Amino acid sequence: MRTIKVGSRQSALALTQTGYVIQDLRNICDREGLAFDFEVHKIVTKGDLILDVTLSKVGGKGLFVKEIEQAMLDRTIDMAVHSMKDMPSELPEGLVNGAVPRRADPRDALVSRGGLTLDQLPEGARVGTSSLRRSSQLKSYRPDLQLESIRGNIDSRLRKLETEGLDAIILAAAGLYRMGWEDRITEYLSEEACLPAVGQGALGIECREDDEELLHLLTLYNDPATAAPVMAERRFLSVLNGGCQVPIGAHAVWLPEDDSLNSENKLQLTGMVGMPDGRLILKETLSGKDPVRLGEEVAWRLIDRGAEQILAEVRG
Ligand SMILES: NCc1[nH]cc(CCC(=O)O)c1CC(=O)O
Repeated sequence: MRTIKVGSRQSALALTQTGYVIQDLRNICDREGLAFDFEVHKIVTKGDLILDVTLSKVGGKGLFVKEIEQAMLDRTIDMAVHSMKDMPSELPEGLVNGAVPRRADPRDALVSRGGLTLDQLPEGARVGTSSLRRSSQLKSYRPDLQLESIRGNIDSRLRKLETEGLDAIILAAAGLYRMGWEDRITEYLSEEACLPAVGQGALGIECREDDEELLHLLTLYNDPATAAPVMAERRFLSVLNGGCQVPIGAHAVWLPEDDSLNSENKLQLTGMVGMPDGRLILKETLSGKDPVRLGEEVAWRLIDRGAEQILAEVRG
């Protein structure tokens, strides 16, 4: 019996997600007669130590995964569960994404005081988020809103709704669901109001590329119906070079099959790039069968319309 060492950040969300994945993997092992056990190893990352600075100022998302990836390469741990949206587009040499399990709700959610919806918030209401993607789109939708930066894990952000006197905060619905806090959601934001982050709601399971036993198990856990749309979104992001925190969103879905003879399932991808103050939001939707090409085509359309100038300004 092999014990798989699963690295996890210490945040409540990371530990909860890791726990769900281990439970799913145990079920697969029972069903398939595979002899694996699992144990969790907690790892403190740089991102966890500097929760008071805006992410874009300290070097972006990679901060949460670097130490975990090093531990995998060092064989201190064997695998790690990431939120797809925190996973950098390029994995280090020697590591692979072994599975993308079935996606949870990809939408952003409004958590407001008094149960008001986005449209019902009073003139000039203070809304907390530190994601440029969310603030850019909300500013565009409701220019009167005052977007305020809040960082921290979802538990501390929910507390800040009370302690900082905010009217509302925006969080990923998936995180609230996984924590069992979905009753805090006042409204699911439509894609028109707020297109989600690339990969939002999906998880990725990273392991060493030479760990064949584990990769075999992870193949059984992979959900191709999730992996393809997430691939399209991530290809879109990497063409736009969206590694660091920039106002970029994307969401891909499967279109219902049509009745034509040579019908194959098609994906539909919407991508957006916005100015941080919301004055300009570029959005494109295309459909296609190949997720990689689809991601590239939506990105190129936005580049034709000036996406790179917007992003250069944000990064500059
Ligand atoms: N950036 C942090 C983060 N990474 C993943 C989730 C939620 C779960 C998910 O999107 O899969 C969150 C919290 C949030 O944005 O509200």
